Amino acid sequence: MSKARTLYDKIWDDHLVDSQDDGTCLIYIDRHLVHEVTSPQAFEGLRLAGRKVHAPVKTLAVVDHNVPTTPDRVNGIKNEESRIQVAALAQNALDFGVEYYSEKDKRQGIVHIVGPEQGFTLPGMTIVCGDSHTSTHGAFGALAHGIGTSEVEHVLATQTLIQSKAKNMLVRVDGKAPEGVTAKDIILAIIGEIGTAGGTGHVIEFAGEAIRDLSMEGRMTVCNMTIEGGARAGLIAPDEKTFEYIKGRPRAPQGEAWDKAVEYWKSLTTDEGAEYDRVVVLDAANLPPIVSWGSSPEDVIAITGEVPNPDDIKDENKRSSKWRALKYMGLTPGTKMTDVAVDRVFIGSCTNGRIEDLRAAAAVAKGRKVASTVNAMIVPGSGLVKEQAEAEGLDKIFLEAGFEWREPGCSMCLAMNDDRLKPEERCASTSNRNFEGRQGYKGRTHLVSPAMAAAAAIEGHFVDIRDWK
Ligand SMILES: CC(C)[C@H](C(=O)O)[C@@H](O)C(=O)O
Ligand code: SF4
Repeated sequence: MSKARTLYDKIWDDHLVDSQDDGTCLIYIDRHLVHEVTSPQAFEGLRLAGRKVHAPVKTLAVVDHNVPTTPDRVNGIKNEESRIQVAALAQNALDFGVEYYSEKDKRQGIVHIVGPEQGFTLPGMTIVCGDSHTSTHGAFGALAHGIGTSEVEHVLATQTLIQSKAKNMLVRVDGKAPEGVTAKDIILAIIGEIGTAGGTGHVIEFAGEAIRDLSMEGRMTVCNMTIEGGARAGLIAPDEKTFEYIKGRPRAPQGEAWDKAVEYWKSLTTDEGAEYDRVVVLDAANLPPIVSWGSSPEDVIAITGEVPNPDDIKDENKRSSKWRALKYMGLTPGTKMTDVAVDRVFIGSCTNGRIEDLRAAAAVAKGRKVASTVNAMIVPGSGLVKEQAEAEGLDKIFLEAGFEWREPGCSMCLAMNDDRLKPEERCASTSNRNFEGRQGYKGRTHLVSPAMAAAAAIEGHFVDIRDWK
């Protein structure tokens, strides 16, 4: 009998083109997503070498990081740097015959929201993008990870990638998550547990009842932040929910091809008895809603908790780095998280900019008003998410409550466009990174779920969503 294999082993084996004695391997890449930030030099490299894109139909380009999120963007992008970068992608896509969604196309949005939405992301595939949050696509049981610009050029030219095999790690979240505890809280808790280097050298497979219970949107939230736990990629075995999500999407297989695909996808599970190099188990029933307090995604605490005291940390380097984080964040040990006031609220990003996230935020915002001290914005992850939300009347709920309702893009997830924090502004954000300067120079980011962010907007400070009436 052949050796029991993990889901990762299976996808790896199915894509292995060549392997050398030193562990260097060549793998086939099924799908390549491209955005404006990490692709210009890659296309330029092809141009200089007189090469073509090897498989244009397996490549999809979309603008997201630099685009403004105000409606006037259709009249041209004012910021020069952004305008140049967006124009370069449009030109490269045209020159190399790659499908491209511009800011005027309603299919445009954050690359990791667009791929699944179009059925471009499918189970069992290898998917890459010059972007660390490519791990999002692992929610479909696809081996998906970020690559650097020189690798983008390599994949464009050859549809292959040089890789070494990672180790297998299992993160199992048993039991049922309590009311008010979302996919975002689950992944923040996992990162809090394993640390930002916890997954280094591994591909993490997420399993257990609490993961199975998640919608595809929730699973994407979990896999999206796998990279913040240091892992190369995150994976969730596909199931009926996955097939249901994919069925009928523009790029999904149809007819007989669909049946064949589903049959194959059903084989994408870890075999009984397969071994993982590392196993971490969490109990969902014990998880609270979570909020980050520092400048690393591992700096997390229960909403019922207090700002921790770094003096309690034994390791000297870690202690001083956490003191620095607190200073940056303008927080004092012992402060209750529910006493921390916010100036801004950002609901969006490839972590939490999908329809389900907006529904969760709208459920909290309905019939209420954003606090007078808070400036809050909702940025749908794609034009299609925006359209769906508007069809459901969510935009009206948000606008009536005093939230801004924007056009799709990365927006205030990172300070690469006009949406950014001012120095020392404090933000409840549904994004994935709270690094220094991430949302703007000296800006202070607290990572939370969409419902927690919406509730903070209304109360003007963090609140425990479980107490929300
Ligand atoms: C700009 C891009 C390369 C970057 C990434 O790789 O993730 C960005 O998307 C981010 O979230 O920091
Ligand atoms: S939304 Fe944020 S995390 Fe996602 S791709 Fe854009 S910048 Fe990166």
